[in-house]
Amino acid sequence: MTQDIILQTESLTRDFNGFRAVDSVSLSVRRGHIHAIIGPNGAGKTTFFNLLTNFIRPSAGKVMYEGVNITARSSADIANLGIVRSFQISAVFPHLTLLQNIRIALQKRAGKGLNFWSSKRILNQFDDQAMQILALVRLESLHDKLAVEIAYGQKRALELATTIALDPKLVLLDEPTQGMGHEDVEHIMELVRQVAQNRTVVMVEHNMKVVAGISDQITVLARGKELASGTYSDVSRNEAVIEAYMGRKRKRNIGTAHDNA
Ligand SMILES: Nc1ncnc2c1ncn2[C@@H]1O[C@H](COP(=O)(O)OP(=O)(O)OP(=O)(O)O)[C@@H](O)[C@H]1O
Repeated sequence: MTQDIILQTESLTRDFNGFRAVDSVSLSVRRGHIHAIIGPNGAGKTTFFNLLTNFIRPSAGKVMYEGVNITARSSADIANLGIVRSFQISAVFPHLTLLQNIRIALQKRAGKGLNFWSSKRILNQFDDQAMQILALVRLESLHDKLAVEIAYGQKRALELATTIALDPKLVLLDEPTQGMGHEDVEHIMELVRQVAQNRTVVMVEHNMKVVAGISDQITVLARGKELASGTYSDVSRNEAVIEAYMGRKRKRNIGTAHDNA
């Protein structure tokens, strides 16, 4: 493995009762890249993502992170190695304030664990830094609101802020713009770019505008297999990719600015 590759899968495979949902996928993610996993419905994207963090076990194949085989590691172990998965396993506590949420993530990163009973003095040490992170995601003015009280798009921004506070090396994002209106999509794109500064992001995303706008590298899955990898301009012109998306051969892009693939 070269130094440049932070995450690699080797012939990663997952069967469900004889049905091969992920079929021998060998993928390399370069350090510092935003790497998108796309593909038509049922292509195996979510299953592949779940295999990366051992959320589900592979039937065959390996996941290598920083040259270390993490295939059978526990989720806690994987998190300790610097991989954070946003959204699906949410790090947000709904009945704590935004500030408290970020403070807990900072506390966790500082190695103090999730101790709700820490003294006020200790917790306050993290306040300035937490406010800076909230400002970064434009939630500063809502710092004393409970997470449960804020709007959906704001919650997603809070989740990304929590991820920034944990300062992982590799961030896995599961459909960061899912269910969002146009304005929130723009904001989340900007935030994903921010999250990706000095770190690597792997994301599953359906919105082609987002994929085209922020990905350095794209892997297209179809029927569990890797169909193509490359830049947006590479994969959007790939005949096999067009066929997988359109269901037949047509000279057309895989998506336009407003399409959800
Ligand atoms: N737990 C499971 N048991 C049986 N089959 C499953 C299971 N999970 C996924 N599958 C099947 O594996 C295939 C891939 O599913 P997966 O959810 O990974 O695709 P996807 O690309 O994420 O799809 P979508 O874009 O619709 O979310 C599908 O045919 C699905 O029905």
